[in-house]
Amino acid sequence: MSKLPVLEVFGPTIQGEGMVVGQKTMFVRTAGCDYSCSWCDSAFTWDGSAKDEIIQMTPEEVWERLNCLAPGNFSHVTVSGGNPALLKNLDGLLDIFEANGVAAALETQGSVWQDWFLRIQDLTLSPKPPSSLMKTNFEVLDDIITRLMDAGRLANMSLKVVIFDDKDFNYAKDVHLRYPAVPFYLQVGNDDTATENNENLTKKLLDKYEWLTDKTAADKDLNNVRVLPQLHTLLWGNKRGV
Ligand SMILES: C[S@@+](CC[C@H](N)C(=O)[O-])C[C@H]1O[C@@H](n2cnc3c(N)ncnc32)[C@H](O)[C@@H]1O
Ligand SMILES: Nc1nc2[nH]cc(C(=O)O)c2c(=O)[nH]1
Ligand code: SF4
Ligand SMILES: [Mg+2]
Repeated sequence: MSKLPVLEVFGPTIQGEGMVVGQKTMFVRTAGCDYSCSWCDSAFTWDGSAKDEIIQMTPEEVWERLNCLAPGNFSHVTVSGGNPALLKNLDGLLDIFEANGVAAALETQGSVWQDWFLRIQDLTLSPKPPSSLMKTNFEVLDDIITRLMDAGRLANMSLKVVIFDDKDFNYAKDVHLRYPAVPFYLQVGNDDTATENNENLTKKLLDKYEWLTDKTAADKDLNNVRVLPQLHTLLWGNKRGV
């Protein structure tokens, strides 16, 4: 039985980002990432700082943990990371969700394809802009998006780009123009992922949300997009497990 490297199971909370923002959901956060974004708000999943917290769990154990945390109190689970797309086999967990009427969402950067993507109800692809210092492999991203679209999954997918500066904004625009049919989200970047001063952080993030909204509103290439903050960060700051 294939085990999953799990770092966090938490919820119920709300999905704070993207295509199903506000959706009540549980989270399963896996360890390991093929990227190392300069501003990653979940760097503990890949930088070694939480390596002692990684638990190898069977799908049944993950299901048990979810039900222990929230018995009868969820119908939606978001799998994030790290990059959960590094896991070759998520089918065991998806089988259990399906058998129990639970919808699955996924957060990934779009650097790796897995066949089980076709079983995800809310699939977010979040390619990384220049400020991350990562480089998008557009051949891979083209392939992922083509496979999903060929399988009729447009209603189950979205692109979400995090924006810190003008260069990121232009990158986001390029991505949207490359895949105009895919629902597109611009997300405010949090450049202070360590602070515990929530009042200060909220003010900064709302100022940036206004900046990003104004820029998007003024841009004729971005008529059919959505601009969002990270709602969970506005509510709870940089706290883990919410
Ligand atoms: C932690 S990542 C995990 C999933 C996957 N590795 C990815 O990046 O899509 C989840 C989401 O958080 C976003 N994110 C990470 N750090 C952020 C930050 N400092 N500000 C805003 N969004 C951030 C990522 O872009 C991604 O959309
Ligand atoms: N509430 C909440 N919403 C989220 N959306 C994406 C998250 C993530 O870290 O992948 C996340 C998270 O960690 N918490
Ligand atoms: S791809 Fe996601 S988890 Fe990996 S470093 Fe970037 S933001 Fe963090
Ligand atoms: Mg997060």
